[in-house]
Amino acid sequence: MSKRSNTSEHKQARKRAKRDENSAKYSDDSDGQKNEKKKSKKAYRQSESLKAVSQADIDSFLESNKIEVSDPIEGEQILRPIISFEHLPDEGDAIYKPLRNFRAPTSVQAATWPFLFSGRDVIGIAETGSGKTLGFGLPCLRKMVSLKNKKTKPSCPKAVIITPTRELAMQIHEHLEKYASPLGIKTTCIFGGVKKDDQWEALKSATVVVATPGRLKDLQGEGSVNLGKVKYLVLDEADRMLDKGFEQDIKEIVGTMPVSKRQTAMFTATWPVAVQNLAKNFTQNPITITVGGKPSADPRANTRIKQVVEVLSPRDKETRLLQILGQLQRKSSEDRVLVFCLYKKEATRIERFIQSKGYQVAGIHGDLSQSDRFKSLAAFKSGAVTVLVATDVAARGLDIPEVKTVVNVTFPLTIEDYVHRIGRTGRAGADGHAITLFTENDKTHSGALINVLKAAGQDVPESLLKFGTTVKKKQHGAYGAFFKDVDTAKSATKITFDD
Ligand SMILES: Nc1ncnc2c1ncn2[C@@H]1O[C@H](COP(=O)(O)OP(=O)(O)OP(=O)(O)O)[C@@H](O)[C@H]1O
Repeated sequence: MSKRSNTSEHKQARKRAKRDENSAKYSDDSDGQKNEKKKSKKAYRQSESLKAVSQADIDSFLESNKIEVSDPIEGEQILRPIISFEHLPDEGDAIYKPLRNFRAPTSVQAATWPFLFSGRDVIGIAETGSGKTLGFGLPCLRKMVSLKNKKTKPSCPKAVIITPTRELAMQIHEHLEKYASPLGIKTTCIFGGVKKDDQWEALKSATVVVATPGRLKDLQGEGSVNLGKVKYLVLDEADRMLDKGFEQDIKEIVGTMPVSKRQTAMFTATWPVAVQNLAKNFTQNPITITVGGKPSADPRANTRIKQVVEVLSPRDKETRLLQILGQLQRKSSEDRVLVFCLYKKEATRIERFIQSKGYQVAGIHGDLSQSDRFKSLAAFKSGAVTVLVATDVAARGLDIPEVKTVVNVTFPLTIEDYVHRIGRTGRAGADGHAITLFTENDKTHSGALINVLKAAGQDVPESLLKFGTTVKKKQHGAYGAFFKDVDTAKSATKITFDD
């Protein structure tokens, strides 16, 4: 438990807890002001309409969405999920306007918003494509609104969202800007691989910064940004951010942010045991909210994705890939197909191969310039090309609703990456389809893959079972080999990440 659990605030919380011992766990008269953390001026008050919801309806929502809330502070009341947009605090607020495009909050939004609104640190774990961006994004902007009378000093942002890849940083920025700009809140996006000039300029007036770690650390080191005023920190794709390749950068970046006044949110679809303890170093008494059941050693795939695993010989992969693309193209020429490779050189080779067969194809991997990476993504999103060949740089977070099928040409290094890769389809309640070409070279992953398939109610082919069901212990730092500059046959040593 963190330091703050020994404070008088915590003692008071425990007293309150004793007093409330006999009251319902999911109280209908609790509000965020009772919570231990009173950081936001615009504290969370549960709306009257939410109070009016029957306990049976609340229980049924939590149960049917398999929402689990765990609070390290004993006895704290669990805030009711915001099941409908009508339950939002200060419902008429301009900040909520863009939500009108949606019918209701997703389950992760419903469960995490009350705690984030009330200033608590939150770890949110929910399947891919379940709306986690707004899960952390809306409370971020609401907090920025509450701090609006405190002017943002030049180059001193009040909120920072850190994310592993440049494309994802850009996507989150574009998403949040729709909500932020009508409110006059300036957001900017910071990532490596491009010149700094525009970033220096934008930082001067930005209240919210979405960034990849390397460039943020770089700008911080040269004094172009001061993180001493940050009140809201997000580690998106939190397990990746705490993994070895990024952990040191994150430590250095977060080390300069104030602890006592900072609220921290970590969101992800996969939460391996190896990083769970590390999260404690960056949070204070975080509430852990999982949607879809308690986090286990095995990551959970989105159950709306039909997962097909084909076991074949390595030399048959390309022929099979062509067959798959042909079948998909005949079905619908509009649907997008995302093809994953493990290594940059492999991605280049597969892209050229597909192109030589007459397909409109683009690529995303670390050997391409940033402007080429953005061009490929834009062409894929617009439909100018319908096939995108990528390394795991595109595995996390990217939200392209037209992606109907993911094909894994080579299995990723971790089972978490597999879950994220296939999660590029089946987003926001849609169905998806993932085909994995599995060869003898991937046999160390068979046990973990079988568990993921079983947990999602998918067929497990006999040919996969024959490789065995043992699950290898995960090593901290297993991610990231997709940036390695090697061919698939050799093992490499140097791992570098997006900056
Ligand atoms: N309340 C909602 N109702 C319907 N759709 C929503 C809602 N909130 C967000 N979405 C949409 O759902 C899609 C997926 O959201 P988002 O990218 O935030 O998912 P995610 O959980 O972060 O996924 P990943 O784990 O892959 O990063 C987006 O297109 C987003 O606009």
